[in-house]
Amino acid sequence: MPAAAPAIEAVELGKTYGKGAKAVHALAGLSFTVEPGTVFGLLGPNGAGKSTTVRILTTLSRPDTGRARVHGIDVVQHPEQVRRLIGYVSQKPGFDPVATGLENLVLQGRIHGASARDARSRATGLLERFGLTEAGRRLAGTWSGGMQRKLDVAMGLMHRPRMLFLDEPTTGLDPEARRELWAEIARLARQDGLTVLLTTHYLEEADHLASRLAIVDAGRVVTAGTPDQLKSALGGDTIRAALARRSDADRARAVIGAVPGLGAVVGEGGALQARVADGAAVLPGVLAALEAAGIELASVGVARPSLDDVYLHHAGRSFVEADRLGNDREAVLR
Ligand SMILES: Nc1ncnc2c1ncn2[C@@H]1O[C@H](COP(=O)(O)OP(=O)(O)OP(=O)(O)O)[C@@H](O)[C@H]1O
Repeated sequence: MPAAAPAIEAVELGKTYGKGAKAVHALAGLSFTVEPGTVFGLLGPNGAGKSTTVRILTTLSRPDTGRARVHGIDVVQHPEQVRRLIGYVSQKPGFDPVATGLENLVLQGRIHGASARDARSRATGLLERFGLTEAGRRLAGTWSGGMQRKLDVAMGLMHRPRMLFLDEPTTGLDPEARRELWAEIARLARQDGLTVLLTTHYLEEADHLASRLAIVDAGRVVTAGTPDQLKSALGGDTIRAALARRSDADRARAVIGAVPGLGAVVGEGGALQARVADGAAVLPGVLAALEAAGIELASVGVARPSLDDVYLHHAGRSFVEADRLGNDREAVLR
C-alpha cells in the first residue's frame, strides 16, 4: 500500500436503483478525496446520495460505474481487506437493547475475532473513553438517545479501525447530546489520528465538525473545500429580510429585485434573501424601496455567507427547500 495514499478516493461513482421509468439515479459521477486523520463531511439534502456513497465505500453496495479506494485498497476488488480497515455506524441503531453496554461491545469484539479477554479489555477502555463506565452495566435499551449513539460509535471502534464512517450520526438527538457527540468525534481525529467520514444534512454540523467537506446534490459533488474556503470563495454578503406579512412575499421579491446591485432574490414564505457585494452599502436602498411600497418588515440584516448560501450558489436552490423536497420524494417512494 503506498504510504501517501489518501484515506478515501472516490472517482466518478455512478449508481442507479431500479429500471426504466422508475429508475433513480442516486449517484451521477461523484468524486472526492479524504486525507488521513481528518474529519470529512458529506453534506447534502435528503436524497442527495450520501448514504449510497457510504454504502459503496463500506463495501455494502457496488457502484455501477467509477471506482473507490480506502487507504489505497479497491472496495470492489478487495472488500474483505477494506472491511478490516473500517468501522461503520449506520443511521439505524446497531446495538442490542436487551444486552448491557458492556455485553454489546464484547460481542462486537468477538464477532471481529478478538479473544474474550481482549474484547473485554477493549470494551472497558471504550466505555471509559466515552464516559459510559457506569451505564455499561445497564441494559442499552434503557439509556438516553445520546448515550446509545455513543455506544454505536464505540461498537464501530472495537476492532481498532483506521477509518470510521458515520451516517447521519446526530439525527434525532437533542442539541446538547449533539454537541457532546461532536466533541467526541472531533477527539477521535485529533487524539487518535482516526479518519472520520460523516454524512449530514445539518449545515451547522458540517460547519462545526468537518475540516473539509463536499456538498452533494443530485448524486454529484457540487463543490468541496474547508467550510471557510467555501464561504469566502463566495465573497460579499447576504441580505436577509423577514416580512411582517407573508402575503407580501411576491411584491417584496419584485421590489427588492429591482434594487441595483442585488443578486437573485430567493427564499420561502416571508423570509427572503439576496446576495450582494457590499451589504452595508445596499441595505438603505432596500429599506427605502420596501417602505415606499408599504411593505412592513419583521427583521432585516446583513450577514457573511453561510454554507446555505454556498449550497444555494452551487445548486441553485436553498438547502432547506432541497431537504424538504428530498423528504417529500422519499415519502412518495416509500
Ligand atoms: N434501495 C433503493 N432502492 C431504490 N431507490 C433507492 C434505494 N436507496 C436509495 N434510493 C434512492 O436514491 C436516492 C439517494 O438516496 P440516499 O439514501 O443515498 O440519499 P441520502 O443523501 O443519504 O439521503 P438521506 O439523508 O435521506 O438518507 C434517493 O432518491 C433514494 O430514494
